[in-house]
Amino acid sequence: MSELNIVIVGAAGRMGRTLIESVLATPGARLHAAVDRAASDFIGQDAGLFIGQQTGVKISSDFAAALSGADVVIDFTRPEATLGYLQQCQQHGVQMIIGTTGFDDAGKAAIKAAAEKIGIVFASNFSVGVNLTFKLLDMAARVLNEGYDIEITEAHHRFKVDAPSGTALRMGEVIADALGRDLKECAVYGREGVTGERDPNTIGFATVRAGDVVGDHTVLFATLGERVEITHKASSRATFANGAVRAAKWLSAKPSGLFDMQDVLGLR
Ligand SMILES: NC(=O)C1=CN([C@@H]2O[C@H](COP(=O)(O)OP(=O)(O)OC[C@H]3O[C@@H](n4cnc5c(N)ncnc54)[C@H](OP(=O)(O)O)[C@@H]3O)[C@@H](O)[C@H]2O)C=CC1
Ligand SMILES: O=C(O)C1=N[C@H](C(=O)O)C[C@H](O)C1
Repeated sequence: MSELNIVIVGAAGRMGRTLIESVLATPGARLHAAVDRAASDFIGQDAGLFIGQQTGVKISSDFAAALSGADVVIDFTRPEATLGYLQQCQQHGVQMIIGTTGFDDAGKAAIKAAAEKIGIVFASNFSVGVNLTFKLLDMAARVLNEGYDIEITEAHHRFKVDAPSGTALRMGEVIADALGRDLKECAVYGREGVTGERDPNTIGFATVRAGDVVGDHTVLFATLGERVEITHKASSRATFANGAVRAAKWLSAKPSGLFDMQDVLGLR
């Protein structure tokens, strides 16, 4: 069977480096190209630089060239970058794995539209544990559906640029869906000053940014007399990267369509 030709964009980023390592370690996967923006200090360097390996693939800013002969692009960058790459992938019929977070509604709509032509797995979190946690949250929300205050707390490294995390927002959506609520109407993002008593219908979010925290999420369901906490802690970015490469292999069998990690893991 032929190998899956994978392009990593944002190749010199935290996730880009980890994805390159994961592709190199995955049987059936081949690092076809590594792309970053033209201004990157790493253009022209071997893509294995960060892990002390020679891959023979140089980091380039020529995305169009990278698409030639490619099967799938794995993108963990920024929304504006992803939407540019998306357009070109659509034109060239190359599939995408999108891990970037922080999209607005228009960005999400563009991804959905592109998936009519190409296969896309778009997920706020590619770890198996977080995707199991989504299922646990659905179950918890359905059982603790009255009288429980729901608060979502997330912590990430000091370099993260979007808040709350995509994962925290997805957790909020899963819970809101289970309760028949609309997250846009019931989310409260941080509190300050004289806020008054808690509105029982809200879902609260709190964000911590500190040091090198890879990614912690806790959902608290609290009532008078007890509380339930569901927590996931990532200790290595490899958990996201390995999930994304797994998704790329899974997607190769699909002609087009929009999927997430629940589909890849058979958790629907
Ligand atoms: N879904 C999931 O499982 C996970 C998602 N993420 C998400 O992935 C994204 C990347 O995270 P992380 O690797 O930590 O971020 P980094 O900042 O370390 O890496 C981002 C990469 O994208 C490049 N980039 C940024 N802006 C542009 C642009 N406009 N055009 C082209 N390239 C650009 C950066 O280049 P430069 O350095 O030159 O700016 C860098 O190489 C975030 O949205 C994060 O939330 C992260 C982990 C897991
Ligand atoms: O930026 C990160 O690092 C992460 N981002 C994702 C998110 O916003 O949910 C996933 C993970 O928690 C790491």
